[in-house]
Parts: sequence; C-alpha cells; structure tokens
Amino acid sequence: MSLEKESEDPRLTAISACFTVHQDFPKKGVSFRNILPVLRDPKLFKLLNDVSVERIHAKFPGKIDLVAGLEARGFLFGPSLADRLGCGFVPIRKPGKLPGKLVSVDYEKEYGKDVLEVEEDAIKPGSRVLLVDDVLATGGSLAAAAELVRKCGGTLVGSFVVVEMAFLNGRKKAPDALEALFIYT
Ligand SMILES: O=P(O)(O)OC[C@H]1O[C@H](OP(=O)(O)OP(=O)(O)O)[C@H](O)[C@@H]1O
Ligand SMILES: Nc1ncnc2[nH]cnc12
Repeated sequence: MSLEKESEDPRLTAISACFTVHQDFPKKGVSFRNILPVLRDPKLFKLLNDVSVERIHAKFPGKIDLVAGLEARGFLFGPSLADRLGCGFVPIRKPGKLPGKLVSVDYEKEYGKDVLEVEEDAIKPGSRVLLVDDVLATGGSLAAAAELVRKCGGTLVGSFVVVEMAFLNGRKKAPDALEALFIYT
C-alpha cells in the first residue's frame, strides 16, 4: 500500500509519519490504518487542522452550516474543524446512543454491518452539511450518513476524510463530492 503523490506538502509528510498500519485488524484480511497518533502531538494536530481547513475551503467554497461527524473517529476530527469553519457540529451515532426522535439508516462497512442515527431536529431542512470522518474504506459509512442528511431534508455539501483507502473503491459508494488528505493506493 503506498501513498499517492507522496506528499508535495511537507506538512503532510510530517503528519503521515505518525500513522501506523496493522495487518489483520480487527479482522483477518483487513489492513488497518491507525491515524490517531496525530492527536498525541499538538503541533501535528494543529498542522492537520490547518491543512484540512485549507482543503475544505478550496473544494467546498460555498456556505457550510454544519459539520456532521461519524461515530466514533469522526468525533475526534469534526468538532475542531467545525470550530475553524465557524459552524456547528452534529454527531452521527451508532444505535442506542442518542435520545429522542431519531432518523436511522442501516449500512455495510469494511468489516461488518451497522446502523447510523441522528437526532431528527439536529439537521434542519435546507441546512448545508459537510460530513467528516477519519477514513474512507468501502464507502458504506459515508453513503449511510449522506442518506441521513437527505432524510432530514439537509443539503449535502460534501464529505471530508483524512485518509482514503482508494484500493477499496469507496468513491463508488460514497457521495460524489469528496476530499481526502491522504490517498493510499
Ligand atoms: O468506508 P467504510 O467501509 O464504511 O469504513 C469507514 C468507517 O469505518 C470506521 O468506523 P467504524 O464503524 O469501524 O467505527 P469506529 O470509528 O467506532 O471505530 C471508520 O472510522 C469509518 O467511519
Ligand atoms: N482499513 C481501515 N483502517 C482504518 N480504519 C478503517 N475503517 C474502516 N476500514 C478501516
């Protein structure tokens, strides 16, 4: 597995140096890319936020009302980006975690089936929503989150992920407008 266009931006080279790969985790056959060490180092995490916001502004120049992050790892990257973008954050959660009236979608991801839910009143009709997650693998999670936004009457601006595992062809399933900082081929 290699990094496409081995980053011309030295900030990306510095960030990706802390990523680790774990074969057969959490299931045999899965090559798991762990990007969470970036959170341990405040300088690297700041760089990651700097580059991410630049990329988001360049790819999605229109208004963004909400960042919606996918549980669990989308919660680690979404709120700081929402803060930088000057917009709100909405958690998209696994089943049984959110109270009140919910909108739900069943889906399939790289290593199993799951359900995603959002509070019915969290995304108002017409709100412009950017989805944020750590990794795009098969695209099932982002496709399900996009369906949730649609069911709530929101407008999907696009999706932002830190890492895209391009060899899993997630872009075929994930919503069209997608920006990834690191693309592994
Ligand atoms: O593109 P896909 O094949 O759908 O896979 C990507 C998703 O899988 C991982 O989450 P996971 O559901 O494993 O949950 P976690 O963040 O709670 O570990 C990852 O954080 C993405 O959300
Ligand atoms: N291969 C992978 N590495 C890290 N996170 C993932 N989420 C889904 N597939 C993954």
